[in-house]
Amino acid sequence: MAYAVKELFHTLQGEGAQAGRAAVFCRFSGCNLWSGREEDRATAACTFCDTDFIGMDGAGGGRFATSDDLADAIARTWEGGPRHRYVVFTGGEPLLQLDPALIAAVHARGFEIAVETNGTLPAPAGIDWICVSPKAGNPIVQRSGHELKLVFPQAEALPEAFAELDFHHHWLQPMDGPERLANTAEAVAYCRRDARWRLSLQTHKIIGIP
Ligand SMILES: C[S@@+](CC[C@H](N)C(=O)[O-])C[C@H]1O[C@@H](n2cnc3c(N)ncnc32)[C@H](O)[C@@H]1O
Ligand SMILES: Nc1nc2[nH]cc(C(=O)O)c2c(=O)[nH]1
Ligand code: SF4
Ligand SMILES: [Mg+2]
Repeated sequence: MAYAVKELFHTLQGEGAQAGRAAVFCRFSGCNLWSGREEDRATAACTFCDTDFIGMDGAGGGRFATSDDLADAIARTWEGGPRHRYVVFTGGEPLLQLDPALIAAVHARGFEIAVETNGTLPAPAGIDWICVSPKAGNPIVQRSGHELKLVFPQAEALPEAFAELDFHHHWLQPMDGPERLANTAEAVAYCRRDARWRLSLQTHKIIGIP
């Protein structure tokens, strides 16, 4: 199968339990919850997205004809030396495209594999780190994993609904946008009164890296 990739870049994971870790980000094009066009945002199934995932025109982006082609490009993008290789598949919604062939090809090049998903599609076997970030009104199909990262607040997605799902870590990540400061204060207050939840900051935005 061919893969449509918006961009490939080497940075530090900014969010969640792996924050600070060097990683190649493979951002796939397209999402099942929003077209990515601003004129559709208000009526989309996910309305607060902070990401441009349309097309294949970003750095390192393009259409890759085979899993080996994309895995080779990911390996060329890695700048972190021979060990602890790490790739984060994101998007857009990566589970529209991440398949067993690509998982095998990237593993064969020595990478641990992480995924950032909205949880509406089942994850294929073999992913080493699954982060599910639920979106209000969209049923969660992928109900287990390593971390659950809830963008907060979402009126129709209260933390109580997710706190007991089968994840090792539960994060509240303040919604970025015009209300970011107020959302951060609210997330802090929530984590103070319910210790099942921890605060996830988007540290890459704070320090100005991709
Ligand atoms: C752009 S999404 C792509 C992966 C996948 N579609 C998803 O939603 O999880 C990557 C991460 O950014 C989070 N995110 C998106 N918009 C955000 C915002 N405005 N503020 C904080 N986090 C946001 C998502 O919830 C997700 O955890
Ligand atoms: N540094 C950095 N960390 C991230 N963690 C999740 C991201 C995403 O957009 O999926 C992201 C991102 O875009 N950049
Ligand atoms: S599901 Fe993820 S990629 Fe899709 S619109 Fe929402 S935050 Fe953006
Ligand atoms: Mg991002």
